[in-house]
Amino acid sequence: MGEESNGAQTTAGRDDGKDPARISPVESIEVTIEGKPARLSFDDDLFWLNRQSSAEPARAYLLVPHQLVLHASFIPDSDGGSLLVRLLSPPLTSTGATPLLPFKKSKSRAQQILELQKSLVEEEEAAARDTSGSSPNKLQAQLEGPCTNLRLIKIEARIESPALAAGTINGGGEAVDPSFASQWAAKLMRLAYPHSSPHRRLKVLVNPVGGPGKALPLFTNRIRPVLEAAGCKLDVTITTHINHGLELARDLALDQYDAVVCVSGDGMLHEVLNGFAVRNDAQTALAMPVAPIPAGSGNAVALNLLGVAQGFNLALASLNAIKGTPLPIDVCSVTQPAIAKPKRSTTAASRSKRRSMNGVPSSSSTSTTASSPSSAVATLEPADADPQELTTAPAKPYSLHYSFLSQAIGLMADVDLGTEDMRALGDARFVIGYIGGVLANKVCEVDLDVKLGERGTMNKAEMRKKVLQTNQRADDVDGKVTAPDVPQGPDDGDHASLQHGAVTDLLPVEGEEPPALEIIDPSWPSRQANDTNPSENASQAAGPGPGWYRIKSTISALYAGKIPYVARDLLQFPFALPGDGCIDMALMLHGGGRSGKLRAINGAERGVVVYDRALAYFKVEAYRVTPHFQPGDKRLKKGGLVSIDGEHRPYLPFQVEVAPKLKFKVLSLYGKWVVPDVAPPEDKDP
Ligand SMILES: Nc1ncnc2c1ncn2[C@@H]1O[C@H](COP(=O)(O)OP(=O)(O)OP(=O)(O)O)[C@@H](O)[C@H]1O
Repeated sequence: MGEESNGAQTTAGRDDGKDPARISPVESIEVTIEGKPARLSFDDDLFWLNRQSSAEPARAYLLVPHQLVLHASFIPDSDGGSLLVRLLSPPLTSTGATPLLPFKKSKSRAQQILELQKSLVEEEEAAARDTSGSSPNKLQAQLEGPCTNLRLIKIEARIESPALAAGTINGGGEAVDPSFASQWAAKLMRLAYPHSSPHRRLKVLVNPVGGPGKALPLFTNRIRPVLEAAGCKLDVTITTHINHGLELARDLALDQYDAVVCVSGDGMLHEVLNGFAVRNDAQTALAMPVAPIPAGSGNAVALNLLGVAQGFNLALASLNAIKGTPLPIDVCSVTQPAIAKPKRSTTAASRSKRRSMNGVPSSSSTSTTASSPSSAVATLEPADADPQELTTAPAKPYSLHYSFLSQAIGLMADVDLGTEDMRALGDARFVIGYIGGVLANKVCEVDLDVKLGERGTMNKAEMRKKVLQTNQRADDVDGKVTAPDVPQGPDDGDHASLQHGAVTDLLPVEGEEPPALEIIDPSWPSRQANDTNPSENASQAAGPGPGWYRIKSTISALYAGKIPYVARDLLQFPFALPGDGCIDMALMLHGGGRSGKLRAINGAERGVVVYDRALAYFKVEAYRVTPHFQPGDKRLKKGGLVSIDGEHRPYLPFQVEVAPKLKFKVLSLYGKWVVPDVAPPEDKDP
């Protein structure tokens, strides 16, 4: 690699190691840091810092992909000027455990970077042993910010006038351009923000009681510094009560912000979605992207956006808020029969109360409830100041809420909502709750009607193929979000319209109930299907029609959702896609027995459970659940638990469909859910 001795240079630079014919031009600039010579350089993919005047990336002290550069600027003064670069960097470790990030462009060079960083550490350690020299960690200590893991690095370099005068940005021999340092910084900024504009105006919501209750110190010490280092303008609200997020989203001045950042768990995101969706300008409001920064208990959205290995990485989640692009996720409309407005609980002491619908736990009996979807229901009282009421459908016999994560009834709802009194045990409460549920081995007594429609399928090979294709498309455009599979419907002001009717409508079927449907995956070998469903017949294996069907299998749990990881160790919906217009459904079949349920723990984090015969996994456009028991029935855990996006809802029938006119936009660095491919086990490969 060629090199010049003057302050700035453009050289034919680094061989990328993959394509020998491709040489990236290196743009590098000579500086001093703490009075010592150094050089800052970038090429098409990477930015790096040398502590001598060499621009060799192999000798770089620090080297990161452009995506980790937050800010670059040059401030001239009478003696030259200051060049500021702020970035995030993985820590330099000698263990080889540097958490390299799955940015596409850096992937091909991942090993190279790792080796470079290792060699730098070795060099540093050798220098440390050399007692004659100055302290090797001095520069590092100066540069490090308050973030651990991915650390915030602030480079404050000086450019002295002679170097300025000597510099050329476009290669040797051209006219001296005194503003080359500004141009160098501007060019680095363009590379650092390929798909978005810098300096976002962010509305930040911090939930001080989410998860372990550490959101506020985490925000102050580890998140805010990163957002501010990137030059973002912050407007921060610490939420003070349940539904505060919903109120803020409902009243947000949309033109004053570029994104809403939730330093919280998934519950706050659910509130923001419902706050946007309740507005008259819901479609416009939902164009405002939302970025989760994980500070709750589950943080499933962050896990799916950043990948399970980096899902709780605060600096990376902050980076997503700074430069992610909006990924549209299907929104699900959930209707339930309206209930008489109960008295609100005035104590906020119990978490389950805090998170229940309208302040009343779902187990509370209401004066009247619908015993069947089509029966008359209680009068819905007019909405008062309670903003949660506003997400209902006033004057209609049903309430309407929006969901973008999951819905559950039976064992999985019991595990999620029924173990809140064990919160002190952390994640372990789910395992304890699950084992208890396995031992009890109860049937989830419901009628389940599904509509696969045009987009739904029972074919897992087809689902997997589509996920691979969709994710490949996202990788091909380097994470820039492309249009969803099912585009958003027109904004005709009626965004709350239901395509498949409400839970209180009769299903459009002949006779008393829809025709029966066996869940048969046509991509399974026939022996698997026959083992699971002895009543299988060939014609049904061809797939159901587009209408409503009733699932006759006895189930222990229904879990439906739009996101692959529902928790760090549970990849429940590996084939969920953000915008495919479908809801993924996983039915735990009672016939699988206790052993089937125990098998589900094995490999739950790898998603292979979807191939187990004790589970039925398929995609639908809409579904309806009608519990057989009344809310409060003693046979039900805590009187009956229904979970919508992890929140308590009344134990009443519910119907879910993909809302045709609404998409919830979450910021994403990768333009896809970051999920591993889940191939069938060998013996089940069709
Ligand atoms: N100051 C507050 N006091 C009481 N409740 C609050 C306050 N601020 C927000 N909330 C409520 O806390 C609920 C849960 O918050 P959040 O999602 O952040 O954490 P979590 O439930 O622990 O995490 P996850 O949903 O990922 O499991 C939200 O639904 C919100 O209504």
